[in-house]
Amino acid sequence: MQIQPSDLGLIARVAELGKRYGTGASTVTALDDVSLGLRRGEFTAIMGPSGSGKSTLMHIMAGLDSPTAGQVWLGDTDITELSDSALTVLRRRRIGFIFQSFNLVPTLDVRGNVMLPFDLDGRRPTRDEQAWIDELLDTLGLRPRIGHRPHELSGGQQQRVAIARALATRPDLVFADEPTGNLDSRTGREVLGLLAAASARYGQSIAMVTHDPVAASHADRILYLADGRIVRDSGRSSAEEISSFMLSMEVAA
Ligand SMILES: Nc1ncnc2c1ncn2[C@@H]1O[C@H](COP(=O)(O)OP(=O)(O)OP(=O)(O)O)[C@@H](O)[C@H]1O
Repeated sequence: MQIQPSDLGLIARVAELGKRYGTGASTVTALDDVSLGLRRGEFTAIMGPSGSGKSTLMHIMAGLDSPTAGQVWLGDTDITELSDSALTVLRRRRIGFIFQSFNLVPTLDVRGNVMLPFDLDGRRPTRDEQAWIDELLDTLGLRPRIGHRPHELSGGQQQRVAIARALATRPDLVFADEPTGNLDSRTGREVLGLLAAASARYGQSIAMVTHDPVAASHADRILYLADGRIVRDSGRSSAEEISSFMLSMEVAA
């Protein structure tokens, strides 16, 4: 796929991306000539066997790691050309993160954790942003827990706080890394429903790395990686269809 920087409707894109670790005989090719665009407002799942390059791709697209070849854009910004400090500001303002381990600050209560992106940016939410945060806290059922710290919350509640924090600044793109990995299946389904709703109702662009076919079945689009390459790009699929494709990849490997 040939992607031009002027492509409209793409929230992020990479072109001819490569990532190698190490040198000489011990070189590992984690990504090999990957070109893709993430569409605005879409919920995209990134799947593939262990070691296929999913985390590497997500970290590079989020500006947390640098490629050894190719280019990465967030909107119209080529992030491979940014300084570390410019990248930090861009990440803070335009990208949200949801991790398997929640990554909440243990000493802050729910409100403090959700407001963290604003505090780190040295500003207070505008009236419009505050209304959005209030809506998030209500929708996610966090209002009764607003003064509680993470250790006083269940895993599902902690993940909802992480989702509220990731969405609070209305980032261009939210990256979710196995966001249901530490949750029981019912709570996991709730969290996936919330992510799908954030994309369908509010036009939030989301990229989620997962091993779980059930998790990926909530996404609008599924990208499959194998050996550092995109091997399939499909629309919404059932968990059974996703499982059988994953199985065929393992058999082929
Ligand atoms: N810092 C590193 N140094 C050397 N090799 C690395 C490093 N990080 C990742 N790799 C290698 O790059 C390849 C891709 O790793 P990556 O973590 O992106 O895969 P993944 O699909 O996310 O795997 P998993 O599903 O197990 O998390 C693997 O072969 C891995 O061993």
